[in-house]
Amino acid sequence: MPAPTTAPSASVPASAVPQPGLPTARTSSTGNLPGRRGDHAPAAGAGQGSQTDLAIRTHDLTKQFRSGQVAVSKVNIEVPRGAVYGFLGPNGSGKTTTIRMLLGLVGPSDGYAELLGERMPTASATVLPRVGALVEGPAFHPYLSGRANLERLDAADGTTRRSTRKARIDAALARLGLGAAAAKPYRQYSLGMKQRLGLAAALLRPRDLLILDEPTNGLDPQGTREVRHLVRELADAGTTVLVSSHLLTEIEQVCTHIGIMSRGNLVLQGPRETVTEAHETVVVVTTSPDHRGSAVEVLTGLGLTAPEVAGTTITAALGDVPPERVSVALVHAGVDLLGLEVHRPSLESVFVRLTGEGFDVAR
Ligand SMILES: Nc1ncnc2c1ncn2[C@@H]1O[C@H](COP(=O)(O)OP(=O)(O)OP(=O)(O)O)[C@@H](O)[C@H]1O
Repeated sequence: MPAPTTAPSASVPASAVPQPGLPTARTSSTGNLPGRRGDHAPAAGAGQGSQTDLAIRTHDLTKQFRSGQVAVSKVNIEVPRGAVYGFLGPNGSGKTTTIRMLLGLVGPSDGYAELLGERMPTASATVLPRVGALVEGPAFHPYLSGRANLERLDAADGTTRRSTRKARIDAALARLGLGAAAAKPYRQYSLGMKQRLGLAAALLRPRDLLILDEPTNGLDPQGTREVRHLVRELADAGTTVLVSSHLLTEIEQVCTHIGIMSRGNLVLQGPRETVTEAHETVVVVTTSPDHRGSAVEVLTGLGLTAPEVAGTTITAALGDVPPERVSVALVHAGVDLLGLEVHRPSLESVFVRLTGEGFDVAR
């Protein structure tokens, strides 16, 4: 079950990822939630610490379990401050294990991580209160209501004011649509309700960084939309968010940055708009069977490499050649041009190409 927790972190450089580096990060902003700043003492350590532009940075982070399985292999994550980082990958690709290492819930076999510019676990005491997290693991008392669970957690947080506790908890419950279910015992919660309570707990106090592992797990489409909305709202208020999912379509729209895991490796990372740029745009030419040979000759003559013929279609990487030049050359050579399409790489197609797996887009 999802459990609220606060997290630790670790530090250092860049990515072994074969992709363009991350852009200069926005220096932002502490993560106080709108309308809630006055309810709390300032987040411990806010505005202090390292000047790094990265809210999360790992260096060769590796986890090998006792079974011998390497679940995470030399992963170098870079999450700029202010980003919404979609941490994507199929089931079993190592997302949760990475997140658990980020939060100090499990120790790395090798490498390390920094959260908010601080090496962990050394800086846990100052960093953890600034980090909200939703990860798997036991957390809530099954026989207590959702509200009582939040009260316990809030009371355990030494930095919050008792006098504003009720208002804080009411706001968190309302924000996650749990007002009506607040009095119900946790053990009677559906998976989606448990997920919402985990999010409410993570948002009980202002955060500079939120780490959410599969926050839409168990939610219906409306709940999923609400989580997206919430992530966007938090990011607008300056909170850096790392959100994991095996469902690309669920979070793609809210992400400013993307990291894709495959079999324990971070195979792609970068800003959302440019992350697919390094992958080739292809042209798909449809012609009559008699003209396939001459069409291939024209494409090769233009410098398009290794055109692939399948039936009456020919697919080739465009490279720097403008598509108009392709169509003009084909027509000029007398090729029957029945169709010409340019396929720019979608994130999903890049994912499939890199991992050999498809996203599970159905619930
Ligand atoms: N405690 C453990 N002991 C041994 N192997 C583990 C342990 N925890 C995870 N693994 C293995 O490590 C690999 C990565 O698992 P992980 O949970 O990190 O993947 P994930 O990307 O989060 O998947 P999902 O989307 O299904 O949660 C899997 O093969 C998993 O079986």
